[in-house]
Amino acid sequence: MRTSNFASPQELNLAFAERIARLLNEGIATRGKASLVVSGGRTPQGMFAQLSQQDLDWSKVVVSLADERWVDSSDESSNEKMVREHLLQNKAQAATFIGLKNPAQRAQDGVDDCVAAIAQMPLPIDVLILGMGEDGHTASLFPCSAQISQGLDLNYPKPYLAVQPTTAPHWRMSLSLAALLNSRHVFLHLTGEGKKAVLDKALAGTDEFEMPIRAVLNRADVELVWAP
Ligand SMILES: O=C(O)[C@H](O)[C@@H](O)[C@H](O)[C@H](O)COP(=O)(O)O
Repeated sequence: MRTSNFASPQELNLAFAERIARLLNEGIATRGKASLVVSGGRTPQGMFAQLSQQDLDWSKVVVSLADERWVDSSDESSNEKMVREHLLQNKAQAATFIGLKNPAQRAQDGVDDCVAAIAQMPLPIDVLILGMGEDGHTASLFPCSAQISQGLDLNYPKPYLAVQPTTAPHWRMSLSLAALLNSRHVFLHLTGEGKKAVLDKALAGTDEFEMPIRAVLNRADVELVWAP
């Protein structure tokens, strides 16, 4: 795993945003369009603010989510809400956003509409930004969920699956492991000593069901982007 360490989250946020912009520009120059799939949570918000100001043809960028909480997009827990507030601002307002939350009451019933929506995405994903929870989950591939076997099954037939974590609220919609791996550039964005310790534990072990981030680290050329 390659590593880019920064002295502070602020320094990371600008440098990482510039790096992502360069990669998206490469995708646009090469294929006419580029795709960016991001994670929710708190970690990426400062970087999103920097990325939203980057100078690129955002009208040729399709942005989507690695996972979503199955709540209305006005809910404080919504990743779509967070992405709209922090990333789809400034110059990045011109991007096309593909959200995962649809009118289905249950995440399980919303899978096929998500599958239809991803058809608009340039694949492989040009830039995938993953986070990681203290339990080693990434996207919404939670070790505690009954769906983790499906999520880590490289032959799972759909790119999305509905997941019910037991250690976090809400049903989730998540990209499957296979769908996450269909990416040209995979970044793991972490801040703080606590997350670094969790990553060290993940790197020291092998059980992918115990820490699903291992399944990505074992199969993708992941670049860690970290600041204390
Ligand atoms: O929906 C989510 O919460 C994210 O997609 C999830 O995978 C996140 O990346 C980790 O839980 C880390 O979250 P923090 O950045 O808030 O620690």
